[in-house]
Amino acid sequence: MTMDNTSSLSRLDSILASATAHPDAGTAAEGTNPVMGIALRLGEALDRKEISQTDIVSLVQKLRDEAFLARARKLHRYVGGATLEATKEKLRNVARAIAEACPTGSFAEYQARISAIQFAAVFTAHPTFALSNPVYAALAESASQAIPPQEAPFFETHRRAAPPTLEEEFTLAAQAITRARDAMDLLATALLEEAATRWPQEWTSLKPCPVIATSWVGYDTDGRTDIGWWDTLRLRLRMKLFQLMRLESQIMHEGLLAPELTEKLQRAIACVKEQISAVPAGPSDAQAVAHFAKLLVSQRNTALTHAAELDGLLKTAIKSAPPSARIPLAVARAGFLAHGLGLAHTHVRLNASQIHNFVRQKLNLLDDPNNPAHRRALLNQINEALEAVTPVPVDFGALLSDPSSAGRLMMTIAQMVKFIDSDTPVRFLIAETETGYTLLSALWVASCFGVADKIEISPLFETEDALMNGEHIVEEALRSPAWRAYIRRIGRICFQFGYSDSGRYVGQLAATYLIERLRLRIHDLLVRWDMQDITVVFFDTHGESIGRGAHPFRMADRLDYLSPSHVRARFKTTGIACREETAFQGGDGYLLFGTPELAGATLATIAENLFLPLQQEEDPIYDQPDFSADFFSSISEGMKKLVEDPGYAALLGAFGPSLIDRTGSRPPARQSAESATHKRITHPSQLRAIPNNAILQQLGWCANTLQGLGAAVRRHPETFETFRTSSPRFHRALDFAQHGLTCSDDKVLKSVVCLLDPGFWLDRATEEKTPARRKAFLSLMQDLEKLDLSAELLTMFRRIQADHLALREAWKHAPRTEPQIRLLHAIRIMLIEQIWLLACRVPFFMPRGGFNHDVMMQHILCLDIPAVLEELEHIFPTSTGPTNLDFHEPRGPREEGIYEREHRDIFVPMQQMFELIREISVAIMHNIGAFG
Ligand SMILES: C=C(OP(=O)(O)O)C(=O)O
Repeated sequence: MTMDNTSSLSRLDSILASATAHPDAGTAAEGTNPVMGIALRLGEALDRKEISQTDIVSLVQKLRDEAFLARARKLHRYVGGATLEATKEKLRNVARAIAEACPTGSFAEYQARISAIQFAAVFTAHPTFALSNPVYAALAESASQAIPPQEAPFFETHRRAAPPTLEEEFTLAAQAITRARDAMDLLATALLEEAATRWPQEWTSLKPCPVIATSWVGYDTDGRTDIGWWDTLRLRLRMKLFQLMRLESQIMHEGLLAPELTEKLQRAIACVKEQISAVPAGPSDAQAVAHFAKLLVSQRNTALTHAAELDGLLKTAIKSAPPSARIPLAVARAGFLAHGLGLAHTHVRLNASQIHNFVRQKLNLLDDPNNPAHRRALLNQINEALEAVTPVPVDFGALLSDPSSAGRLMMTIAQMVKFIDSDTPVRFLIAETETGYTLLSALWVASCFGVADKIEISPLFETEDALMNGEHIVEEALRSPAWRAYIRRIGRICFQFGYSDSGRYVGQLAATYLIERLRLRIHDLLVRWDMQDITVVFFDTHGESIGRGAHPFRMADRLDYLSPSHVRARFKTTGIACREETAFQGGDGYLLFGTPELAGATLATIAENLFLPLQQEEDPIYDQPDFSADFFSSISEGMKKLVEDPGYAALLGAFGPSLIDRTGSRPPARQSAESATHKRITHPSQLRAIPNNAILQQLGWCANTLQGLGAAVRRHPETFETFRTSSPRFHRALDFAQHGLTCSDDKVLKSVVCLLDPGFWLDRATEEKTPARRKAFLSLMQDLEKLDLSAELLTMFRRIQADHLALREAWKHAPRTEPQIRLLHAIRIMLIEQIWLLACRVPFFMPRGGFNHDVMMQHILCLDIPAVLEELEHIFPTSTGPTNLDFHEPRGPREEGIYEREHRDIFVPMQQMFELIREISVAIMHNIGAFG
């Protein structure tokens, strides 16, 4: 009997209420686990039809929408409120403070302070595009209101219909970058207005550019093989087009008559449009490539390759403009010159192994660079090669014929430099750098293709080895005269730190410590090598969330966290200039630039961080380096042991990957021969950091933020408590754990482990009165035995639980999971149970291809539901073909509605429950504030 709507809702309420009132009550199968308790009671009520699937859907939507609203409020607070007036006021204060801090109040000092790039906002397409575009837009809109709304806009689902393509990611990035550029213009306006009142004669010569935008969308090819050089060039040309069009519209907006400037711009725009439409679709059509080459070469001058070519005309335009248009034009000029011929600067990336492969081939260097025993010989050889290298010409024919990723990427840069923008340096990031040999090899490749002085080679330190030994890597490179000469010529030395990868191997808190230590060691190295006149660029790639390195509570804290005042002070003492770069990653990161209000507020926070005097320079944590070293190495030890624990890979690889949608065009595993052959992961390194962390969040345990903390705290309970309250640096790091604990729940993790434990199903079978259900429980038990994860999972759980207990013992008021997060997990556990029970009702079928009952159950236990349903659709078809045709005989009975019952009672509900499982994932993401 189906109950009416009111009584089913009150039944639902009473289950939820009893779960809260008696959190520890339960049957033997439930144990004392309230999460499992709610899940089982909900499941029973659903079975008895006391509640309906529609009730569950409504409950999930309600919880999801509440989480959406909370996320909008958090975003609003994160940037410190979001009104344009407040932003402008903050920026005016920043400009005034800069002018007042110039010791003799001279124009030259002011100019010097605002003319160097000090910060870059780097827009990356990390796959965190978890929400549909309208939901992201609604979130940003809600967060931008002076008072965020009380009611969430209704969307049937918050999920995307499909993962974004590279093209869509590029569009979203370009929109976010445009808003970032508008916000940078607000900063430039404030700086120029301040200067105009103080130095009315001189201000027009200023080109303020303390903050710039950079992008790697379309240019990051680390671990992915789907981006061709033609894609990179097409997207880079589009960035050029946006930049030219931006300048054109800024000039038009001021109603300026500058015919020569406008004409030059319009001719360049027309050329670039033509070039974009001629970009080949791939390498196979050599004629198309040759045609594209012809356009690039013949239109090189008209399409412009130096932004500075327009500077003379821009200056004249500013001078002859009416007073009200002069500042807006000066702002447009500053933004244009700072960014060169692109809406944003360009970062490309590839993996260290790709550089090694290229050099091994070309120079016949056969030793393994990762083997320290071969290192010295290899370093000598590459240094000799660097002395002898002479550039070869690059044309599209060479690009077409090169089979190596490194060769193609370097030649693509050579073409960018020749035909798109000859002045703006291109950052060349090398993932997983673990030796100085990699840097010298990259320099050799760049020299070979004639672009050494146009690129900024940067190691990415992200592996444990690199974090521990980073300074040796840098020193190996600095010992090379060719490397030192290169650094001096370009005037910069660049580093990238990957917070997400570092954090998942050594723990997020320990990674922070190791990265800070490495920054200080790099400083000391530069002093030792007498390179204080070189600008250091530190680029932090970090996700938006707790487990990937962006501070969870405030933008201002995020900047202090990434660039600690202690390190800044050290650089200031020796006069080494330091530029910070920070990633805004994928859908989640673009939210901070999701509306003009949010972009303005984000930018104002960056400007305040750069220019307002540091509030607090003293921090007691630095007086006890032994404590820090020991505390963070305990965390790192704990996390490393967990990473090597087979139960951890089992946890990540069981049904975790099925809980999340694919959230970007980048594959969830680094593309390589090895990743192609493994079905279920056997080590976390087979996943990339974002899915790794997203799965942990969905399983209710942010291990990469929490593991090892208990052991560390147990070793230093008193010092921990002292620094927790007295050290801003330590406190900021603990904020990650604080947030991690509000969305981690050992009872949820235990429920997941239980679900995968055959013993749990045996217990349930023992208690069960109904024969059909008992049979289903027993059959699930047998299928789980075959999956064979349970013993390892239980060991891993004990490791996590023991560490967690130690943490709770020492940190009495450590936060606990929010009840609504726990409830979402409980509903999902119930849905998983229901799906598994439905699977037990699939009738016998003959194997089809390799798909038989056993295979089906293994897939279902891993929640690979879409693939299973696709197979079952073939095995149990619903229609049998064109039955209304005339077959020239008396009509026989038609098997209509064949397998309808299976579809109605098993497959359709299974599909709906699976969709709901993923909707819950979005609701959990809203609660956490990010994906991954
Ligand atoms: C650099 C990183 O990201 P990824 O390598 O996943 O792009 C990181 O943050 O670790």
